Amino acid sequence: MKIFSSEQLYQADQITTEKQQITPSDLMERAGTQIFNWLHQRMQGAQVPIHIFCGIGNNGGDGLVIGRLLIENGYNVHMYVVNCSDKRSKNFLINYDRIKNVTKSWPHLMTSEEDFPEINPEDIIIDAIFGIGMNRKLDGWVKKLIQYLNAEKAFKLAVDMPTGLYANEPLQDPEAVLQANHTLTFQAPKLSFFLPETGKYVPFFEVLEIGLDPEFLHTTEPLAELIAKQEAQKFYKQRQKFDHKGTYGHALVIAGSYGKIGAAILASKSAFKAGAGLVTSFVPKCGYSILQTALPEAMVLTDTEDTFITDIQLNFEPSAIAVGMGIATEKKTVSALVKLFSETKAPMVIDADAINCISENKELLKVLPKYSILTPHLGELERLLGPTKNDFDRIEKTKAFSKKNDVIVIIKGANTITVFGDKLYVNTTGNPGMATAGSGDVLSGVIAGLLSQGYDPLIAAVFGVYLHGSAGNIVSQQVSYEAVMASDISNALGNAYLALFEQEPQPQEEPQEK
Ligand SMILES: NC(=O)C1=CN([C@@H]2O[C@H](COP(=O)(O)OP(=O)(O)OC[C@H]3O[C@@H](n4cnc5c(N)ncnc54)[C@H](OP(=O)(O)O)[C@@H]3O)[C@@H](O)[C@H]2O)[C@@H](O)CC1
Ligand SMILES: [K+]
Repeated sequence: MKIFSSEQLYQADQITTEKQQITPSDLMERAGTQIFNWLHQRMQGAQVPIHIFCGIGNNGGDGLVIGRLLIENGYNVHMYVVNCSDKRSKNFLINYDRIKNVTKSWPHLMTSEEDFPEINPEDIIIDAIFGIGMNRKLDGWVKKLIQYLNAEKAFKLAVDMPTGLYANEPLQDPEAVLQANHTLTFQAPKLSFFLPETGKYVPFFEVLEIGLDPEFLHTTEPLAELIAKQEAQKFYKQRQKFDHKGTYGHALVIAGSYGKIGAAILASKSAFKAGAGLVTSFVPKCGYSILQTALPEAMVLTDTEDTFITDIQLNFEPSAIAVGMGIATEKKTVSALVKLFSETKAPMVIDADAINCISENKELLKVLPKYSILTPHLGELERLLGPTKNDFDRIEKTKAFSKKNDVIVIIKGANTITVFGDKLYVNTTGNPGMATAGSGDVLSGVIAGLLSQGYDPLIAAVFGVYLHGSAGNIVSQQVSYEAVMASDISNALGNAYLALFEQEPQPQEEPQEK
C-alpha cells in the first residue's frame, strides 16, 4: 500500500473531481458516508451519545456530513463547531447549511473554554477538528479543548488523522494531540502513523477508500510504501524441482568475539532458515567448537587470533555476506573490514559492530561496497549520521547517506523502515517482544540467506525485514511478548514463510503491528 504526502492527497483530490466530474463536496460526501457506514455497522442504531467536534476546514466538513447522516438514521448526535477562526472552507459551509435539512438543533458554536460540553465515559467523541490541513501549532482554548477531550474516558474516533498531528512533518506540540483510540483515514495511511514520536498517537487505524483517481494512485511515486503480506507475497521466489543446494548459494557469516559467539550462531542459523544452500561461519578461534557443536549444518573457518577477528581469509567465493554481529571494534578488526570491503564482490549485510567501526573510522565509507545493506538500530544510526532532531530529520539524513554512499539502510524500530535513496519501505510486521538480545543478528542472517539465493539487495532487505517481523509475531502469539527470544524468532522463520500464503480471517480491528 502506498503512503502519500498531504500534498499528493490534495493533488489526488483535485484530479479526481476533474476526471470524475464531481464537486469537492461530492467527494466529501463519499468520505463522510464511509465513516458513517463504519459506525452504523458497529452501532446498529444504539442510542449512545455521539459528540462530533468539527473544525472550520474540510476535516470539519467531513464531521458535518457524518453528523447529518447519523441524525438522518436516528442516532443521538451532539455537534460542535470548533470556531477557531471565521475563515470557513467552502465545503464546510455547504455542509453546515445542509444540517438544517435534518434537525432544528444547530451545531453548538464553541469560542472559548466555557463552551466545553459535559461528556460521559460511555459516550463517543468524533474528532473532525483538523486533518491534513493543519498548518501551525494549536494554542489557546483549542489546545485546551484537546486536553479536555483527552482527559475524558469516552471512546475517541479520529477522522482522517488525530488533530494535532501532521501527515508528514514532525510533531510540534506533544501536549496538543488528540489521543484517539481509533483513526479512520482516507485512501492512504499517513507517514506519521508509523514513526515512534507520532505513531504513538495512532494505536489503531483503518484505511477507508474514497474512490480517488486510480490512475493517479497507481502511477504516482509515493512518499513511502507500506509492506504488508500482500506486498511481501510478490517478493517470494518459488523454488523449482531441479534446483540443488548450489542454486541457493553459499552465505558467509563473519561474526563473534570472545563472549559473543552466540551472535555468529544466531545469524548463521537464520541464514539457513531463510533458505541459504550452504553457510560458512567465520569466527575467532575461540568460536570453533562452539559453532560446530551448536550448528552442525554450518562449516566453520577461524581467524588466527583467539578472541576477535583480525584477518578474514577465505577458501571459497561466498554468494552473500553478513558481517559485524558481536565482532567488537578492535583496530585489527577495522583493518580486516577495510580489506573485506575493498576486495569482496558478494552482496553484503553490514550490522552492529561493523557499523560502529564505520562510524569510528570514516575511511571505511570510501570502500563501502555499493548496494550493501546496513542494519543499524537507533543508537548505531546516530553514531553513523550524527545526532538527529526528530524522526523526520532522521529519515532525511538517512536518505542523504544512502544516496551519497549508494547503500541501503534499514532503520530498525517498531515500524522498521528500509531506505534506499528517496525510496522508503515501511514494515508492518513485528512487535515489542522482538526488542530482545540477538534479534538483530537473526535479521542479518535472514537477509544474507535471501541474498545468497539471488534476491536483489533491496528486495532481500525489505522482504527479510518482513519475514523477521512475521516470525516474531508468530512466536509472540505462542509464548507472549515477554518470553520471545532471538532463537525462537529464528526457529519460527519456517512458519513465517508458510504464513505468507495462508488465508486469514478478516479481523474487525487490526493493531498496527500485525
Ligand atoms: N484530500 C482528500 O483526499 C480529501 C480530504 N478530505 C478531508 O479534508 C481534510 C483536509 O481539509 P483542509 O485542507 O480544509 O484542512 P483541515 O485539516 O480541515 O484544516 C484546515 C483549516 O484549518 C485552519 N488551520 C490550520 N491549522 C490551524 C491551527 N493550528 N489553528 C487554527 N486554524 C488552523 C486553516 O485555516 P488558515 O490556515 O487559512 O487559517 C484551514 O481553514 C482531510 O483531512 C480530510 O478530512 C475529504 O473531505 C475528501 C477527500
Ligand atoms: K481529525
